[in-house]
Amino acid sequence: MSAPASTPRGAWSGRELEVTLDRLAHGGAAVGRVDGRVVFVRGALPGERVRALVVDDRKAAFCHADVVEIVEASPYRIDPACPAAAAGAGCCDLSFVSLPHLRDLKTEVLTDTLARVGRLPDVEASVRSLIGPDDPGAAWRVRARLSVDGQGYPGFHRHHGAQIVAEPCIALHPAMYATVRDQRYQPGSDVIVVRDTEAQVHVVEIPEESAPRRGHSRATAQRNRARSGRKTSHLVAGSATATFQVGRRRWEIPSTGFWQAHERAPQVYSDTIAELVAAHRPLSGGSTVWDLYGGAGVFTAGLLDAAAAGGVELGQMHIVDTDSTALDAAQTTLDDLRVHVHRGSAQAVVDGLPTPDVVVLDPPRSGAGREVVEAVADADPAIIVHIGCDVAAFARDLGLFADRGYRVVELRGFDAFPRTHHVEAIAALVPASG
Ligand SMILES: C[S@@+](CC[C@H](N)C(=O)[O-])C[C@H]1O[C@@H](n2cnc3c(N)ncnc32)[C@H](O)[C@@H]1O
Repeated sequence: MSAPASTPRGAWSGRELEVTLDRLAHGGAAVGRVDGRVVFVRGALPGERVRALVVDDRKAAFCHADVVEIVEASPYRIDPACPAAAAGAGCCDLSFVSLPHLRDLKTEVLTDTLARVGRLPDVEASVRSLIGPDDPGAAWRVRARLSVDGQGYPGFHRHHGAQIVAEPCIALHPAMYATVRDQRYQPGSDVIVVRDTEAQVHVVEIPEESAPRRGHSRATAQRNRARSGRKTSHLVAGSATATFQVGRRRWEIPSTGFWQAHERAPQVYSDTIAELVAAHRPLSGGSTVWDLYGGAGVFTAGLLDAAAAGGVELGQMHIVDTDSTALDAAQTTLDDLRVHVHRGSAQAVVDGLPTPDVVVLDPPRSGAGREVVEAVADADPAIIVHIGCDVAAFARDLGLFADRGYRVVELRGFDAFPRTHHVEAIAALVPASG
């Protein structure tokens, strides 16, 4: 198909293009060009030639398309490993790629995004498994939020669609499905399923909220709520709290509360943070630590225990989070007079904290943003450890830190969401002048 680069928006909608893909983009689509125009193709891999249907053509410079036929397949293409994704669910969007190759592609995406978004072309990064060479890329998820279809079965949403796919997702442990499938749920509700360190499965049903879900009108949402007669979340199986162990410590977390999705993530991230600090600005007696977006304080515990193991007595540790239930769990588990918890947004709280030596930040997907980055840099810590689960927001934050005089000394990427396009990354930054 041929069209000039000045093709009006929408002109390619519904058309089939034949395109060769040359790289993976942040977000999981492969990128190619047709007549000078960028095409993002979902379901394709770099090196492949495919026929693809244009599904979104609202921008002048690029359009989005879905694969309809593989003309020349990549040697790294495999049969989709995830039954739900094979049936169209948006869960494991890259389950048709061999796991080691997908990690290489994620390394390229991370490096490229650091250069383009963060203006950090010289930072080296590689994405590694959280488990090791035998990582099966299966049953890694300890926590998932499913949606309930019209027949009362839970599943994942079709990619960009309202329809729910009830096939099992490879990321969930079979015991999670066995428990969650034991019940029928109210159509339109969501179901949270958690498998904790003691292999207990907890299931909580959350009725459709006043804001209707994708594909439902406000009237449908109201009808579903009225039919169920339930307006608040309720426990379906297990208990209201889940038990998680990291190192020698245990946490009691509300079954609907935040916990890292990958079973190995809390331990690996906690160890990584302690290792990065030890390698680049070792802790000394009396050091003050900020753990921003700290949740239940897993990273504070890791630093506290690593310091104690090295015979170092830390000073004050400040955990900041908006979630009071997570902070309650932090206080119960840490039970140490040097640990202070602060409920509120990082933006609002940091100005009132004592000067830090170490700052750890683990913001949600949207990243920390300029205001928090500037407040942290102004506090002049010897080392900052920044954790991000969205490479674009993460790269933007690192770029903002660079503008304020901090340079990345080490960066590690983790395949914390195997068979998806998602990546987790942890960077250590120190003052450029030092
Ligand atoms: C990615 S989680 C990290 C939690 C914790 N570090 C862990 O690993 O368990 C992000 C955390 O940020 C909290 N949060 C979201 N927005 C926030 C804000 N503006 N200020 C402080 N905390 C916030 C959430 O409640 C959540 O606990």
